[in-house]
Amino acid sequence: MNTLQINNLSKTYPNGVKALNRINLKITNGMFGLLGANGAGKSSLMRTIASLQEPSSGSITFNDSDIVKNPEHIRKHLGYLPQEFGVYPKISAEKLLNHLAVLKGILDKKERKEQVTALLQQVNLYQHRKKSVYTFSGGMRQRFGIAQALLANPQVIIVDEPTAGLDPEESNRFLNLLSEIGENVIVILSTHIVEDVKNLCPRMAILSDGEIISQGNPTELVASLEGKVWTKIIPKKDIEIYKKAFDVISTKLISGDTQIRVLSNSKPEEGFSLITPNLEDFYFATLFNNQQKKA
Ligand SMILES: Nc1ncnc2c1ncn2[C@@H]1O[C@H](COP(=O)(O)OP(=O)(O)OP(=O)(O)O)[C@@H](O)[C@H]1O
Repeated sequence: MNTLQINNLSKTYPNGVKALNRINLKITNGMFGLLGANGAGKSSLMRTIASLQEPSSGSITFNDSDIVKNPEHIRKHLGYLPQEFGVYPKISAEKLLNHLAVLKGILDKKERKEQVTALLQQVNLYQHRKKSVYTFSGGMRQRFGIAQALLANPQVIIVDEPTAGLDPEESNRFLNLLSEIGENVIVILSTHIVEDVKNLCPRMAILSDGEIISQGNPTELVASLEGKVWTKIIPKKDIEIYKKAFDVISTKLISGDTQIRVLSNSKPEEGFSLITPNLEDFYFATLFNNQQKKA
């Protein structure tokens, strides 16, 4: 079993932005979903775990080895798909993956060839291996990205907002691929898309303003809202009135009218109906409660 242990981790950038504030997390094998809005600090946390930047304080250990003191240890076992992969050189996907394999330390030519071929097949790009990644669609690029992250059998795989910008079909294909990677490694999926976490991750955390505001098993977290989420269709113009009167956690436009979702232990007023909460409700309710606490 692999274990990433994050203790009291904080990161303040030189410009004074406090991107991470006393993060505590224990992550073991399997898929871990890190959910948060833009700017919540997800990439900062991913980059710090990947040892691409040092924390300001706190510690991260990977299988009891301190990654700040000994970054080589995690780097050897890490596969990382960053949010921005940068510019792709105009060489074939196969050549590029082969080159990246050399950088990952797979020096034996035969072994490298075998891994490159197997990975291109696994991510369903083998038939496109002679094409330049430059010409790939967004989904194909992300699948190439996961292939390079899987080089040299990593024990920790970090994927930072991998489905942003993908159409639903490509996104689905990518997530299925991720879930196949196996239960024997740590996979950290950072995303602002609740759906991505719902079906894939047995453990998750919500990050907001650099702080973990909730963590646990998605099904159990959602169950904690059972009997507390109410919905009503209201005229769009009344939104502010309802927001003042009730704990409105989300609003959705439905053919010109607005569906609001409200957090309440009992029926808020006539016209509200109780609904079975989903992970999106839990996410919004957690952000809402956190804001209330801070206000
Ligand atoms: N290198 C940096 N220097 C200064 N500030 C930074 C740096 N990187 C990120 N930040 C700031 O830190 C905060 C967290 O950013 P981060 O990119 O970690 O969030 P995120 O959750 O990944 O958001 P996004 O989904 O938009 O990438 C933001 O306020 C951001 O502007």
